[in-house]
Amino acid sequence: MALMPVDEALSRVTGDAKPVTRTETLTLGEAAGRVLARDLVALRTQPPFSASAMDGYAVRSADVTEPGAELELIGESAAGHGFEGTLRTGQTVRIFTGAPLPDGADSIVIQEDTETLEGGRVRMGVSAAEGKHVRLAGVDFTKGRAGLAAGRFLDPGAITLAAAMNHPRVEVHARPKVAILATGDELKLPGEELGPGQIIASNTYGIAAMVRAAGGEVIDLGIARDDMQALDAALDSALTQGADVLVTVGGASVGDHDLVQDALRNRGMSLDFWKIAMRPGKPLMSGRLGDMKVLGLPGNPASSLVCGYLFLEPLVALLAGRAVPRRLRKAFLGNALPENGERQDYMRGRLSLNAEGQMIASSFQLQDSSLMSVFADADCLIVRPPFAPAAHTGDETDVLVLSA
Ligand SMILES: Nc1nc2c(c(=O)[nH]1)N[C@H]1C(S)=C(S)[C@@H](COP(=O)(O)OP(=O)(O)OC[C@H]3O[C@@H](n4cnc5c(N)ncnc54)[C@H](O)[C@@H]3O)O[C@H]1N2
Ligand code: MOO
Repeated sequence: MALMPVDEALSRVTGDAKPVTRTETLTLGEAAGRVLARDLVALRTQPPFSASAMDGYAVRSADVTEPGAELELIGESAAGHGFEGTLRTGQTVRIFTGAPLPDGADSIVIQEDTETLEGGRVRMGVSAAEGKHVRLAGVDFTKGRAGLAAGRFLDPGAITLAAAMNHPRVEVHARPKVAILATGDELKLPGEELGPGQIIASNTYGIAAMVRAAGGEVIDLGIARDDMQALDAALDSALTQGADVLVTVGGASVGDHDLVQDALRNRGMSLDFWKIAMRPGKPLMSGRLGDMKVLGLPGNPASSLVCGYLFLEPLVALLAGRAVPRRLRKAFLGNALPENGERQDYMRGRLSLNAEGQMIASSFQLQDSSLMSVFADADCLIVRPPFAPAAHTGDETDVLVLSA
């Protein structure tokens, strides 16, 4: 039977993913990188008064219709200390950036275009147009209007606006909880003593980093041995901690010790798919256990990380209410590649720019899915569609950019 194409697998994993409905109220300092759960209405108007955009002199434009007008200086308006009176014909007020425009004034002449004269008079070296260098009250935002909409990602610009609208705290979507479980008798934690045949459970750390960067909260379930009891206890833990997603790593293939799927089925998981037309990552599994989405990643480090970028990152981003990171770009091959088989291939590679500023993607010689050093050196994945013919240096290709 033909394996499921990557695109179909992706739409099955992410198709019904919606931001988690749990919310929390955070200070602005804590809320950066989160997603607004409700519209945020301005609690004030900005600027609250018409203000000067420059350092100079506030004038009535009708007094300064051509260069050379001489006006009487009657006071000063600074930010935080406005001029109390009203500007009358023939008068001017010294004014600074951000200061309230005095009543009667309708224009600013910047100080570089003026000359102070004897006897408290100022000569305007230019004419003054109505509204010039004036920021009208409410030009930025007005009280009672939604300045930021629900669903907005709180980047530095949005945080700044939320603060300016006078919100010390905001209600945001809770981070989706992603439980991560490494499986395998051979695995130990980093820093532990290794016995014969043992290796370090490494890729779960990369997966956890990916989850956090995509907006998720990690529940670290550690390592489960290859036995049903250990796996069952880990599943219990994921369920009782209210995980939105369970990610298992390893034990996904067809070996006698690949028990993860059996353990999940025993608990009532409905399997959506298992095995897809992808290299690395063929034994990817997707299912659902109650409200918890289950993603079974292969154990090989490159396989789990590639599957993570393709399926887990978009899933977590959508559950967090964020936009899915756009990693797909066009590049030109820096080396020839052989024809491809039935699985869509994601080859580890490096990007560079040629003399014309075009992006060049060159694949590493070694592509085995166990190689963490190669993955760490890679900053892109070169996408080879199923049955792609042999490609030449300079051919255009799709790449997924891994580095920002
Ligand atoms: N007869 C077949 N054998 C295999 C097939 C197949 O179709 N038929 N598929 C191969 C492919 S493709 C992959 S990918 C692997 C995936 O296997 P599993 O998901 O069952 O992974 P494991 O056997 O548990 O581990 C594979 C490899 O990765 C190491 N590992 C496991 N967990 C971790 C971890 N957390 N950190 C670092 N390394 C880990 C493990 O020790 C193994 O070396 O199956 C092929 N076999
Ligand atoms: O798909 Mo496996 O992930 O080729 O190594």
